Amino acid sequence: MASLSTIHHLKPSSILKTPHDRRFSPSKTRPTFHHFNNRSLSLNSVLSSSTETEPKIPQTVDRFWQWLEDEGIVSPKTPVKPGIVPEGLGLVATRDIPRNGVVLEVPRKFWINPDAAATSDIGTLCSGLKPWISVALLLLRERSKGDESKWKYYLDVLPQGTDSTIYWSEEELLEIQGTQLLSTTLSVKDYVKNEFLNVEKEIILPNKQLFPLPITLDDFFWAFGMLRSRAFSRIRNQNLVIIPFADLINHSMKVTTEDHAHEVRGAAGLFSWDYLFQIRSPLSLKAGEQVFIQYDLNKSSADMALDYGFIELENTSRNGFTLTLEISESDQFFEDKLDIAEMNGLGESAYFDIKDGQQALQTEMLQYLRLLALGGTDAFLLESIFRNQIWGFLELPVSRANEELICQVVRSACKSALAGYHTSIEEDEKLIEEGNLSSRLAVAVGVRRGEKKVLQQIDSIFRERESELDFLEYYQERRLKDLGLVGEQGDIIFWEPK
Ligand SMILES: C[S@@+](CC[C@H](N)C(=O)[O-])C[C@H]1O[C@@H](n2cnc3c(N)ncnc32)[C@H](O)[C@@H]1O
Repeated sequence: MASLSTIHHLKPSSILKTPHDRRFSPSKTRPTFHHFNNRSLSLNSVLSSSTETEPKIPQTVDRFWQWLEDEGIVSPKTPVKPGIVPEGLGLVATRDIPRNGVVLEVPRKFWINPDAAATSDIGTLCSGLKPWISVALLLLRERSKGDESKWKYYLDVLPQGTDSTIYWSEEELLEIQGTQLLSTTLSVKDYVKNEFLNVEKEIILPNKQLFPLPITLDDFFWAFGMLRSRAFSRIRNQNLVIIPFADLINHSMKVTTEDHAHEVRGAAGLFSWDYLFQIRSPLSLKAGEQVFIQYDLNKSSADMALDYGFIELENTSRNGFTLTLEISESDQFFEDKLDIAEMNGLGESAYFDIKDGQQALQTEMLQYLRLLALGGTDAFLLESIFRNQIWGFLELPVSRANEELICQVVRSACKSALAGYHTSIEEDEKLIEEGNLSSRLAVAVGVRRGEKKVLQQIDSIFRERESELDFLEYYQERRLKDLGLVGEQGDIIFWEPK
C-alpha cells in the first residue's frame, strides 16, 4: 500500500488550481454599486410621441425603426415593435404571435459579420485577423463615420456597455472575490487588452486615414462587449454575426429551446432575393407581450455574467465550478503520467465542470485523479506493459492509499477554495431573500453562492467516499478474483499441493 509520504508531491495546490491563485488587489475602499446606465440614449431628454401609458421610446429608437422601414426590413405586417422593458430595449408583440410564428427577417446586406468587414472600406486590413477582431474593428470604424455609416441608426441604439463583469470597477469586482468568475474576468480582460495593443500597433496607428480619431482600449472593450452580448453564433455558416433588430430580443429562462434562428432565402427589398436571418418565436404570445428567446442552454451562470451581464438567480442548475487538475512537473512519474493522459485524450492539465446537483462525478475525472495520485507500491501500474490497460484499471479504485489520497487532496482543495470567498452561503442567501439588489450585485451574490454550493457538494461527495474506503474493492482484489483466487466470501484461496 502506498503511504502518503511516498506521494508527497501531490499537494492540493499542485493538482487543483483554485481561483484565488491569481493575484488581485483592488483598492481598499468599500464597494459601491450603482445601477449602470448603459445606454447613450437619454430616456428623458428626447421623447417620441408614444401614448401616455406606454414607457416613452427614445427618439434614437424611433429613428432606427424608421430606418428599418425605409430599408424594407419592417412593414405594417411586422408583428413586433421596440419597447422599453425591464431588460433595457426589447421587442414587444403588436398582435398575437403563434409559437414558431415569424417575428422578423433581416436581409444579409445588413448583417455585421466577418464578411461585412471584408467587403467594407477596412476590408484589406482584415485579412488574417481573428474574425471577432475584424468585426470589432468594423463596429468601431462605422461608429467613427457618424452620419456616413450605413449602420448609423443601428449604432445609435446600441448601449454604451452592459453589466458584464468585464465592465465592473475594482470595487464592484471585490464582490466576486475568490470566485472563478473573477479569475476568468481578469484573464479575459488581459486577453482583450493584449489583442488591442497588437491591433493598435499593427492596424489602427499605421492606417490613420481609416482611423482618424483615436481608438482607446475602452472603445475596444465596448466593441468586444457588444459582440459577446449580441452576436448570434449557431446559424448555418455563421459563427459570429450581429443582426441589427434581431439583437433587440431579450433572454428568458421560460424558453427551453434554442431553435429560434433560421437562415432562409426570400425577398430582400422590392426586387431582390437574398438570404434572410429569420427569428421565430419559441413561445406563443399575446399582443403586448415581450418576445423572448433562449440565449444558450449550455452557459453556466459565470458564462452568462461574463457574456451578458445577468444571471438566472432562481435557476441553480447553471451554477458550476470547474476543477482544474494538473500533473505536477515535480512528480517523479511525470513523463509516464503525461503519456497515459495524452493517450487518453487529456493533457498535463485537465478541466472538469461540476454542476449544481450533480451526484456522480465524471469517470474520466476519477481516472485522471487516480492517475495523478498514483505512486508508491501502485507505481508498477505505470510500467509500459500496462500502458494499454491502465486507463481501464483507473476506472475503479486502485488501492486504499490512492483513493484516500484523492479524497484528501480534493477535500483540502475545496476547503481552501471555500476560504477564499468573503461571504458565507447563508449571508448570500439572506441578501437574495431581502431583494432589492442592483443588477451587478445580484450577479455577484448569485455566482459566489453558486460556486460555494458546488464546492460543498464536491467536498461531500469525497467525504462520503472517504467513509467508504474500507468497503471498496481495489485493484489487487479484483486481480485475484479475475484469476479465480478469491473465494465467495472474499477469502483468499491459497494454493495447496495435491
Ligand atoms: C442581445 S441584447 C438584447 C437587447 C438589450 N436589452 C438592449 O437593450 O439592447 C442582450 C443584452 O440584453 C440584456 N438582457 C437580455 N436578456 C436579459 C434578461 N433576461 N435579464 C437581464 N438582462 C437581459 C443584457 O444586458 C444583455 O447583455
